[in-house]
Amino acid sequence: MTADIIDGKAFAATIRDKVSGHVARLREEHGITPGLAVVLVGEDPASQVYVRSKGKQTVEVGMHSVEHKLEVDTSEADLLALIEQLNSDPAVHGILVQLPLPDHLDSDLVINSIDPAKDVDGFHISNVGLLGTGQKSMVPCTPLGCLMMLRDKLGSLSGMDAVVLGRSNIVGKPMAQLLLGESCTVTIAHSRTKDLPEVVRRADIVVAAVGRPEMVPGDWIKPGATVIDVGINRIERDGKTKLVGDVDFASVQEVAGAVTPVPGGVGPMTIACLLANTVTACCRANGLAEPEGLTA
Ligand SMILES: Nc1nc(=O)c2c([nH]1)NC[C@@H]1CN(c3ccc(C(=O)N[C@@H](CCC(=O)O)C(=O)O)cc3)C=[N+]21
Repeated sequence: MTADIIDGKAFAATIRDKVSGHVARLREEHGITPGLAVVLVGEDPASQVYVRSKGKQTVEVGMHSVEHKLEVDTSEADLLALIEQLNSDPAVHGILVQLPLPDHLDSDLVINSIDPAKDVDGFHISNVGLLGTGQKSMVPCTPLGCLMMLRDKLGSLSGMDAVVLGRSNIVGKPMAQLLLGESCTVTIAHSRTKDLPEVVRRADIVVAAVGRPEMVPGDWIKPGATVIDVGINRIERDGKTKLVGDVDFASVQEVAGAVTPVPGGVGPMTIACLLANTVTACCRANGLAEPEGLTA
């Protein structure tokens, strides 16, 4: 069996088209332009690349884009003051503080100072609690993108066995909550899990988010399972840098029913969902109906 490849890049383009449509409608019918503010502290080269592509795509779908680039030694007070200013800016509907932050800044404190209604990353404790209790919230972009791809591929996920590899606050935990919300039987596995291969072999759905290059081989995968690879690992191979996921694509592809590639899988969906969340936040802020096809 050769797995279907789930084309996240193409899927992300369809999400952006929907976002563009909603943005145009908001402007024409209500005179509103959704706005996204991205805050970057320091000059991490990888972060700069992501922030640039977020800004570019924000403008491409017709939204208002604000970028704040702060010095690496910015004080916590200055960062909190900027967030306060963005919280009260009516032209800004979404705020994203690029992570990780430099060590001298308390990222929990910073994230929790964002207005939960503008927290398009879905990392504020209020949004975490709302998601965990099945209430309307802002849903973290990467898990939301994974869920959209799973639903598109499988239809109903009800009753399926799902294994989430990784227990981070940004991917593993919210992903598990979303899958539970779809009535999957969910296992969260991690570095201390016993008999990891056996646990993964039970899964109809595997979401790999551990950050270890090519850790999951094909013989851990149940034949026909759907595999979502969240990993983005830069490695050296044959003297070149290469981007690989957390699954060994070559061997997994021989066993799985469907698998996402890296690059071109979860990554582009993450950015598309950030734009989607910004439109959602804008609609909610203005008491308008939820945008169709863009929420969990
Ligand atoms: N507050 C916050 N929210 C984030 O969502 C966030 C963050 N901080 N910090 C950094 C990570 C990383 N991240 C990526 C998004 C898209 C790609 C992406 O589109 N990747 C391309 C490849 C890009 C390349 O070639 O390097 C792909 O997978 O096809 C990757 C990584 C969002 N992050």
